[in-house]
Amino acid sequence: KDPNQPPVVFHWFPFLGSTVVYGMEPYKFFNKCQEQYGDVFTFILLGRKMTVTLGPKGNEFVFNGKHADLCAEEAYTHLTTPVFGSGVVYDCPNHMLMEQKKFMKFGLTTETFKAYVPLIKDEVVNYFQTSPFFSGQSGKVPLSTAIPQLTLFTASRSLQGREVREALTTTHADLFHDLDMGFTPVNFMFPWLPLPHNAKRDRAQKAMAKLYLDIISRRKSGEESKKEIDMIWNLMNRSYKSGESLSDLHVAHCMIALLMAGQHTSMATTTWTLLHLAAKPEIQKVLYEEQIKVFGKDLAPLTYEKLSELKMVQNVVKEILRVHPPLHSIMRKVKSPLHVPDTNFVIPSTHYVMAAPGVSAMDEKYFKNAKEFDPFRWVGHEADEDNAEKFDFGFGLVSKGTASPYLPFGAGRHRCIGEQFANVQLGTIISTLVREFEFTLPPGQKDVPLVDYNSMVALATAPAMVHWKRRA
Ligand code: HEM
Ligand SMILES: N#Cc1ccc(COc2ccc(/C=C/c3ccc(C(F)(F)[C@](O)(Cn4cnnn4)c4ccc(F)cc4F)nc3)cc2)cc1
Repeated sequence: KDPNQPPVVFHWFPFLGSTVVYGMEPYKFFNKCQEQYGDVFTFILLGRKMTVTLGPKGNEFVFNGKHADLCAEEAYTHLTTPVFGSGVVYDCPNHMLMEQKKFMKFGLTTETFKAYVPLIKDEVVNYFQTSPFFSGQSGKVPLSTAIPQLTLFTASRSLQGREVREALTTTHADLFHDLDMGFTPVNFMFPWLPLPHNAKRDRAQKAMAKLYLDIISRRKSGEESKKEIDMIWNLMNRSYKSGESLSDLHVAHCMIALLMAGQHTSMATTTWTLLHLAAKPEIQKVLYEEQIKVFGKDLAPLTYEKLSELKMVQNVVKEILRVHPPLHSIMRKVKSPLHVPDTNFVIPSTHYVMAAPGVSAMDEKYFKNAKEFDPFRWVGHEADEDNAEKFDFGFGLVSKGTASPYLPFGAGRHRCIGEQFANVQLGTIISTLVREFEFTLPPGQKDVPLVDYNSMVALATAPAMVHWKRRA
C-alpha cells in the first residue's frame, strides 16, 4: 500500500476488477467509492488502472490538465478510429485535432443556424406526419425507436446536407446501423476482438466514407451548385497552418465523427427530455405558454433569432444535461507521473485518469434537491458561463470551466464544439413537438425509466414508451 498512490477500490478478481459494477451503474459505483475513499481513488477496468478524480477540483484536474501530462487520443483512439476512420480526431496529433475543431466551428455560425432551424422543423413535422406512431388523435410512441430516427433525420438534413439525408434513409440506412453498432463500450474494452460486428463495422465505415467522397467529387466537378450551406461545403478545401490540405478522405472521416457525435448525444438528450416532460405535464404547459408569448397565439414559424428568447426551453435542456449528461466518463492516459493538487498522491504513467462531471452535477452540495428534475432552478442563471475564464487552444475562446460542478460539454482543450448546434437542434425539436402534442407517461408509471449504461451514452432503458395527444 503506497501512501503516495490513491487508494485502490476493493475487488475480488484481478483484471476484471470493478469492471462490471462500474459498467452497469457508474454513478452508484462512483458515489459508493467517494463515501469510502474520498474524491481520488483508483479502480481496475479490464486490467487498466483508472484513477478517478471527482468533484469540481477533479473535473478541473482532468479538463485543464497539461496536454503533455494527459493524453485523450491514447484513451479514445481504439474506440473512435475504427468507426470514424484514419487521420482525424484521435488518430492524429492533438495540434491537428485543434485545427480540425477550428474548421468545424467555421461551419457552425449564426448564418448556418438561421438556415438550419426551418430544415430541422420541416424534418420533425414530416416525421410525425408520416410515422405510424403518430397517426390519429392520440396514441403511444416508443421513444427508443422514434427518437434516434428523428435526431438522425434532423441532423443529417441540416449539418450533414441533403445528399447524406437522402442516403441515410435509403441506400445507406443499414450501413449507418452497422457502423453505429461498432460505436459501443464493448469495443472500448476489446477493440481487437475479431467479433462479427467489427467486420460489419469496418465494411460500413468504408461505405460511409465513399458516400462522402462521391458527394465531394460531384461538388468539385461543379455538378452541384452551392445553394445550401452544410458542413461538407465548409470542410472542403481547408488547409492546416502547415500548408497541408485537409484531404477529401479526412473530410469524409470528420463528417462521420460529427455524425456519430451528434447522433448519440442528441438522441439521448431528446429522449430524456420527452420522458421528463411526460412525467411533469405542468412543465409542458409552461413551455406551450412560452411559445405563445414569443410567437403570438397563431404560433408564427420558429426562427433561430426567436429560439434564444425561449428561456424555458433552454432551462429544460440545461436541467436535462445536469440530470442525464450523455458522457458519464471522461478519460485520459497519464503520460508522466502526475501530482494531484491538495493531496500527497502522485499518479504513475501506467494509469488512466477519469473525470465524472455528472457526479458533482448531482451532488446536494452544489444543487439543492439534486435528484429532482427542476428546470426552474436555472431561472436567473442564464449567463453563468459567460463570466468564466476563457482561453483559446486553437479553435476559438472556450471557458476553462475552472472548478465548476456542472460541465456537460466538458472544458479546456477538448471542450465540445457542438453545443450551439445541439441547442438549436434540441430547441427546435422540443418547440415543434410541444406545439403539436401533449405527452404523458403510460398509465400507472410514476417515474421515468432507469438508465441503460451499456451504450456509448447514458440512454433511457427501451422502449421508453410515452402516450401522446394532439393539441386542440
Ligand atoms: C447534448 C449534446 C452534446 C454533449 C452533452 C456533448 C458533450 C461533449 C463533451 C463532454 C466533450 C468533451 C470530451 C472529452 O473531454 O473527452 C465533447 C467534445 C466534443 N464534442 Fe460534443 N457533445 C454534444 C454534442 C456534440 C455535437 C452535436 C457535436 C458535433 C456537431 C459534437 C462534437 C464534439 C467534438 C468535435 C468534441 C471535441 C473532442 C476533443 O477535443 O477531444 N458534440 N462533447
Ligand atoms: N464489460 C463492460 C463494460 C465496461 C464499461 C462500460 C462503460 O464504459 C464506458 C466508458 C466510457 C464511455 C464514454 C466515453 C466517451 C468518450 C469519448 C467519446 C467520443 F470521443 F466519441 C466523443 O467525445 C463523443 N461525443 C462528444 N460530443 N458528442 N459526442 C466524440 C469526440 C469527438 C468527435 F469528433 C466525435 C465524438 F463522438 N464518446 C464516449 C462509455 C462507457 C460498459 C461495459
